[in-house]
Amino acid sequence: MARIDLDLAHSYKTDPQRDEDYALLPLKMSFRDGGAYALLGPSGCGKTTLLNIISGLLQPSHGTVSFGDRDVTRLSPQQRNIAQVFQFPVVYDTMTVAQNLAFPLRNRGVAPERIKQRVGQIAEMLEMSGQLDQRAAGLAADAKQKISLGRGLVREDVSAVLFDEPLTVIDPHLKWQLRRKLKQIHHELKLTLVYVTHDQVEALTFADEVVVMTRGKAVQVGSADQLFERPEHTFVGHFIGSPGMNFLPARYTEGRLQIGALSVAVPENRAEALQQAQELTLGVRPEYVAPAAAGDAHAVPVQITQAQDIGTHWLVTGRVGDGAQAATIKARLTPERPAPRVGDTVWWSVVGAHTCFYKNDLRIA
Ligand SMILES: Nc1ncnc2c1ncn2[C@@H]1O[C@H](COP(=O)(O)OP(=O)(O)OP(=O)(O)O)[C@@H](O)[C@H]1O
Repeated sequence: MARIDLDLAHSYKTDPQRDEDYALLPLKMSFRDGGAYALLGPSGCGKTTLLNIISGLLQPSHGTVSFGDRDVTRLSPQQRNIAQVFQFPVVYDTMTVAQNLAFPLRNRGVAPERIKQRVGQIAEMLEMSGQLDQRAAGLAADAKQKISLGRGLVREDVSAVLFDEPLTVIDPHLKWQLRRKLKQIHHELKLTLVYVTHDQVEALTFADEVVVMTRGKAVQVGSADQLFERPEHTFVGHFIGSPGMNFLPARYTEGRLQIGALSVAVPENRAEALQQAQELTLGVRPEYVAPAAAGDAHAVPVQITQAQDIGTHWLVTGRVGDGAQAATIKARLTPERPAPRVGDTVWWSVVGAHTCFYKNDLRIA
């Protein structure tokens, strides 16, 4: 295994001119030896391109890929010693489950005793011990995909195991189990894992660190907690969370924020960073919008436009400000008496310890 360092850009065009010509804009990133990473972002943001560049299926048009202190940019997946698991099962139907799992080891000339031991270990982790002697041909799609996962994980000597949306064919209940299982397997096997997904729940349950991507850019690499609490880019605030972060255009003047015609106070410890910015965007997660007393210095009046009871809490949508300056804001509120009513005007605090401030999409405070 090795630390993976990327310093590259990629365009599928022969003569890229503009940013839009790049599937990956210049990026510099490292994957720790033994870490579990997810590449997360919407369709077309460049996740698969990045994964294929790490594996060696694709060579970057610019820059380098290094494993430890070795430049592997021009090496194939075999030469890089990479294991891969794809969206759809890759298994030999005529072989048994055990033979399928053993295949990558037998190919490398591993001793039969060790193969038996390792296949047994992987099968147990994937809860397939009872199916070892069954032929793969008779198995359902999700059992076959479990074999693919097992084949990806069976070798101990790989530089990394790469997964490209591996749970697509798995039914929702088993998907939930397998996500947890993969995390547990990672702790036991200590392999470097890189996992592509567009599903934030999948990424956040599986990975120690998530690389959030949009339009060919990795905008933040962080733990679930960092991405939730301190999104470094407005895209992260918007993409992570359900619903995502609220954003309100604001202007900073003399210790106060003007949000449309409204004015709220800013704590002194945040003011210094905002002074330079003037025009900025306030970001606050629906979880941190809190009911406040009318006239509270950190709150704004909100007219409620929708209130959904979702069991453990209310998801309430409201409007801040009027006319062209009106903005939508959402809050997750714990069950209250009386219940929020559409049309009512309430005061919600939007400035607190969890509030973030952005200039040109980047966090400044
Ligand atoms: N072989 C190719 N030739 C030309 N353009 C490509 C090729 N593969 C991908 N692209 C383009 O590169 C960009 C990134 O694609 P990529 O498949 O890496 O994104 P992704 O995030 O993995 O998306 P998805 O989740 O839909 O697979 C997209 O604009 C896509 O159209």
